[in-house]
Amino acid sequence: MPGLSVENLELSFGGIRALDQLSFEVAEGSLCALVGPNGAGKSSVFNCVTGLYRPSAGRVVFDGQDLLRLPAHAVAAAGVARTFQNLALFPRLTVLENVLLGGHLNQRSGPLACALHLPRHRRAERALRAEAGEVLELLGLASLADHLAAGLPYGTLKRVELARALMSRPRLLLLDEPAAGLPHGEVADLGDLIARIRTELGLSIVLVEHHMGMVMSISDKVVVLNLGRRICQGTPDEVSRDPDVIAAYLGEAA
Ligand SMILES: Nc1ncnc2c1ncn2[C@@H]1O[C@H](COP(=O)(O)OP(=O)(O)OP(=O)(O)O)[C@@H](O)[C@H]1O
Repeated sequence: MPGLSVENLELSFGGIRALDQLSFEVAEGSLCALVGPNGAGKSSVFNCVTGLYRPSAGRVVFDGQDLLRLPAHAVAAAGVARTFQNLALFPRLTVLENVLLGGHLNQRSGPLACALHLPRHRRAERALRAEAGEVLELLGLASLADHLAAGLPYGTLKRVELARALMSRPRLLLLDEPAAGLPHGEVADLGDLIARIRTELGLSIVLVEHHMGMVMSISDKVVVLNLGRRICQGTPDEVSRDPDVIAAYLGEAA
């Protein structure tokens, strides 16, 4: 059974067909890359999966559940987390505080327990902080826990955002151009980190990324989109040998 099954998605904006009968599957515990030129529909897929966009047709099945039937907040509770193309961190909060925001403290102990600082809430807060400590450790950020996000190098902030996404204990992680804006020398390290997280946490990952070197080195499967349609899919090896893909989309990295 696939971890994620995107089935015949249709999405239009006025006359623009952002997604056109789009289908693909992501095996549980695997890393699938979505690639294609600007405007191909990659972010639209993420926005449909997370409930920000409502496609006019199709299904997005995760763990046997159609995510399109859930409100956006319930998608996160179903085990799906994402990062955004542009950093969405709070610069005046510390690394730890930013990461804690990805947890669900209030959900675990209830708003009343939170407001009254009941023991149940304090226990939940301790557990959450312990969890944040583990995530920071995993991402090599433990020594920066009390550092303000403001002023940290861009590559570090990308890892903080990843850490925050992991705090919701997702089983499916959607990464939207995690390497965008990174200095060239840091791209391979980020790729290694993503691959390690996938293995250590047993996550399914969908990666949208223009850095084809990273895509080809860490993906189990690559789905190539153009104009909202799937034009090719396969292992990195298969996709990189597809003449149309080489000519049109992979260019310099092939
Ligand atoms: N909110 C929106 N309103 C209008 N058109 C949109 C909206 N979101 C996406 N589109 C259009 O849908 C198409 C697919 O866009 P999308 O952002 O999904 O592509 P993409 O592959 O993620 O591109 P990029 O690599 O540039 O991020 C484009 O033609 C885009 O202009």
